[in-house]
Amino acid sequence: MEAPFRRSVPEHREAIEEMLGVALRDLGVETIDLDGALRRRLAQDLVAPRALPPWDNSQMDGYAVHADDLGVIPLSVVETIAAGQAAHALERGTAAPIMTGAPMPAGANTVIPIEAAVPDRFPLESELAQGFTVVLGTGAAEGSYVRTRGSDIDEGAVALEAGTVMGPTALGIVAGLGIAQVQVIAKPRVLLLSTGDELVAPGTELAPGQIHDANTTLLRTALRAAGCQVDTVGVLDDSPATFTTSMREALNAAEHPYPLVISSGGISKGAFDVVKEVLANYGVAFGSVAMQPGGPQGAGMLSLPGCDPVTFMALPGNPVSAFVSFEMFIRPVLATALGLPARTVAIATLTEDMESMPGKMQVRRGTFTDGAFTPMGGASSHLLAALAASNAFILIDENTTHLDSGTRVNVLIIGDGA
Ligand SMILES: Nc1nc2c(c(=O)[nH]1)N[C@H]1C(S)=C(S)[C@@H](COP(=O)(O)OP(=O)(O)OC[C@H]3O[C@@H](n4cnc5c(N)ncnc54)[C@H](O)[C@@H]3O)O[C@H]1N2
Ligand code: MOO
Repeated sequence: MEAPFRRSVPEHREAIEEMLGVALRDLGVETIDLDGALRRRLAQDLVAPRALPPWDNSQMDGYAVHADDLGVIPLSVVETIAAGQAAHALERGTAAPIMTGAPMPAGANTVIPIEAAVPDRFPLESELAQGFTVVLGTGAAEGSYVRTRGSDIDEGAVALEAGTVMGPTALGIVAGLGIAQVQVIAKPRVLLLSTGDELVAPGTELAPGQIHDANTTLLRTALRAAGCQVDTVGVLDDSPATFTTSMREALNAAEHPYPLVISSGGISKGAFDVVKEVLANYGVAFGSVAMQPGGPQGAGMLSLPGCDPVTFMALPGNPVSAFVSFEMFIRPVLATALGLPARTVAIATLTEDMESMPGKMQVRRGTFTDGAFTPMGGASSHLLAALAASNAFILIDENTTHLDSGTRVNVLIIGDGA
């Protein structure tokens, strides 16, 4: 069993970055439909299998014509080319009504919009049958209103580079290229568990002394929003023997070892702190980080007898402590590994005085609006409602015990936690 660690926030961050960096290094690749590919990271360069547009086509509803035929002499109007049709070659001295997106006929190199034609309307079927002419003037340059093959992207060009995290616009080009499935970095599969005999699932009536398990939902959704696939086992028993058996079953139920297991609760100095009591014997180090909330922490490579070794993060049980720990130590590493945008920092003016304890970085929650930061709730780590009403953190360093209202501070924008 390792001696308890005592770390500053940067020291713990570095230790976790290193540990999770290794755990998230080789996530593998999966092939998925575009429908499920939003925010996924491309595993390899996406090469255009065809040019886009695949053929020259019209940018306007108008007449397809050869530029040398433009002028004052009436041109015979031939069969209309609609979008979705293959075009017949155009003879010199004629013009073909063409619709936006329809393929340019061979022999034509210019489109004159209908508004510039004389007459400025398309012929009726009957007029076309009798012979219809149009004057297209001389104003247009050769190639006007023609979208040439490959003018968007050439066949064989890299449309999206490996590592791109795909949003709607990236997925739009993939679909436009006719590709239905993409190879993406697999989501890390995280096992999440809560501990505490006082906990019951939401939707269950409370017996005396019980509370509802908030952390499973809070951390599961935060992990999902950060690009993980999450398996949960709910609340594990506080007795060491049952906890150990349940842990073993949960670890061995997975087809492949989890790259990461996260627990909340059971790691401080109580008489029933089962996570620490059991897992300290099998490779997980416990200690304290000079941070509030989120002081108690555990982390390490868990080698439970009978199970494959797994990277384990033991977070404190108070819901705000668990979430702050996730934001400070886990999400930044996931963001790097999975290409998520990192949390942004904004400069804000404090709307009220704040006090902070010496020797610890305090992470207080609050709202950032119109350049101002207003603390929500106090420092206590059970204040879930104030967390839910907040959209930002202020990080007060360990040497600062007081901040005046009006001070310019940096705040970390967390949004709604997603
Ligand atoms: N004597 C000391 N006591 C405590 C210390 C300390 O240094 N000395 N540290 C305190 C701090 S700070 C924290 S944070 C907590 C961390 O405790 P644990 O990680 O062992 O968590 P628990 O004791 O299991 O639970 C703490 C608190 O949170 C509630 N909880 C736990 N899990 C959930 C959940 N899934 N959903 C909702 N609420 C949860 C639990 O009921 C407790 O109220 O220790 C302090 N004590
Ligand atoms: O450090 Mo604990 O995480 O305050 O509540």
